[in-house]
Amino acid sequence: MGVVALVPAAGRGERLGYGLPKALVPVGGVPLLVRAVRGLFEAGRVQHVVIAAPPSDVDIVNTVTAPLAPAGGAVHVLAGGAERSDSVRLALAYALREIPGTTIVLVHDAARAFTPPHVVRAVVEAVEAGRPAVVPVLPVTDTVKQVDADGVVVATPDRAALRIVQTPQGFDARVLLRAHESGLHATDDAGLVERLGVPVATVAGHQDAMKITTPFDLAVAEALLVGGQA
Ligand SMILES: Nc1ccn([C@@H]2O[C@H](COP(=O)(O)OP(=O)(O)OP(=O)(O)O)[C@@H](O)[C@H]2O)c(=O)n1
Ligand SMILES: C[C@](O)(CO)[C@H](O)COP(=O)(O)O
Repeated sequence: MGVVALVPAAGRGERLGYGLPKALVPVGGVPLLVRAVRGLFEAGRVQHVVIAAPPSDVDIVNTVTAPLAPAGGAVHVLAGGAERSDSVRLALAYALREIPGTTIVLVHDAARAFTPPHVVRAVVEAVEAGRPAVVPVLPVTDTVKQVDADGVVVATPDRAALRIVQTPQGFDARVLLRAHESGLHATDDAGLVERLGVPVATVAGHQDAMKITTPFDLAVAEALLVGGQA
């Protein structure tokens, strides 16, 4: 079956504040986006990757990612949109139009650059087994509070029923298309699929798939790399 990975990478990285689009920020000398795309191909289940790049950086993204594709595969780069959901929508439309046989789609943040290949495989295998939508998750280890507009606690949800959600998220391509046809925004793609009433399954995520958002996250990634754990 044709597995295509969409990589939203068009964010500015405002919270990181590095002075470069986040996808191009190096960790151990290698841009986050290069690490993320390399991890997808290393899983051995993805032939094509479609990257939504910062509009001003399409050429440089092309240059640094094109050599990563395996024989018979390719990296495709296009300009991303204003919001993450827009970038995914543009990449999905490209894949369905230009890559014949696209039946399973992964959506993977460039910012989750250290996701282990076995997590990618677990997501693909669950979709292949018939799940229309699959997300990798971790248990919540902190106690979580719900607060009102004044910051006053109104509830303490049972954390046993909560999960932290990562990427890649995997979908039957037709389901993801229907979800994105709404034109709505959500913080993740599964959130749009849930609104269709389609069940979203979970598989085990991994701590290394952390999203690099802040300078602290970047420092953690550098430290893990030096320590040989990433
Ligand atoms: N218009 C956008 C915004 C985000 N993304 C991508 O979506 C992923 C998750 O977004 P996030 O980590 O929040 O990245 P940024 O939007 O760059 O972060 P910030 O909000 O700090 O600017 C990233 O790989 C980012 O590049 C995207 O493709 N298009
Ligand atoms: C898709 C995601 O990485 C799942 O955890 C996350 O929701 C992206 O959120 P962001 O606000 O765009 O960083």
